[in-house]
Amino acid sequence: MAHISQWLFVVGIGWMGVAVPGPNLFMTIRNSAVYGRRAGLWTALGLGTANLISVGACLAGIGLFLTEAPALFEGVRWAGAVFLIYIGLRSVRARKKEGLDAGASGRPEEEMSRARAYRLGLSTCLLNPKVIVFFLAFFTQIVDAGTPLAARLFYGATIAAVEWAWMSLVAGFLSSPPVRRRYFGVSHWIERAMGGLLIALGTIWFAGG
Ligand SMILES: NC(=[NH2+])NCCC[C@H](N)C(=O)O
Repeated sequence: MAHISQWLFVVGIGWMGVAVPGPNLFMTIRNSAVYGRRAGLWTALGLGTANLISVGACLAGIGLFLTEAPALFEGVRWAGAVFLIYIGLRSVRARKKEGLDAGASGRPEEEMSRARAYRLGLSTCLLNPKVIVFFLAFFTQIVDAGTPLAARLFYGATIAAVEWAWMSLVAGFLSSPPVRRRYFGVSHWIERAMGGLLIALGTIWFAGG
C-alpha cells in the first residue's frame, strides 16, 4: 500500500512538472493548433520519448555528469536557446492560411509529417537541460536513497507517461473539430504567439535563466 501511495505521489509530482508552461507545452500547442491532431499527438510522443531518455541518462549517472561539467551543461543550454529562437522566428512569420477548410475532419490543414512532429517534440525536450535537472532532483531528493533501481525506473517511466498523456490531451483538445472551428481563422496568430513565447524563452536561456 505504501508503494501505491508513493507512486501516486510520483504521478502528482510528475504532473506538476509537466503542467507548468514551458517550451514543451508551447511546441505542443503550436503543432496541434496549426498542423492538426496527428502532428500534436506525434509531438507528444516525441516529448514522452525524450523524458524516457533523460530518465535513463540520470539513472546511468550521465545527468550528474552534465550538471557537474559546466561547459557541457552550457553547451546544451545554448543549443536549446538557438533551437527555440529558430523555431520561434519561423513561427512569428506565419501567414494566414488561405484556401483551407476548417478542419472538420480533424485532418492537418498544413502538412507536417509524423517524423517531423516527433523530432520537434524530441529535440525540444532533449535540449532543455532543466528536464535533466528536474529528474536529478527527483531521484536524489524526492525518491529516497533506498529506493531500488527497478522502482526508480518505474517512477521515471511514470513521469514520462504523464508528460505524454497530458500533452496528448492538450493536442486532442485543441485539434478537436468544435474547438478548432472556433479559432481556425486566427490559427496563424496562435502560431505567432507560440513563436513569440519560444523566442522569449530562448532569450532567457541565453541570458542564463
Ligand atoms: N517531466 C518534466 N518535468 N518535463 C518538463 C516539462 C516542462 C514544461 N511543462 C514545459 O512545457 O516545457
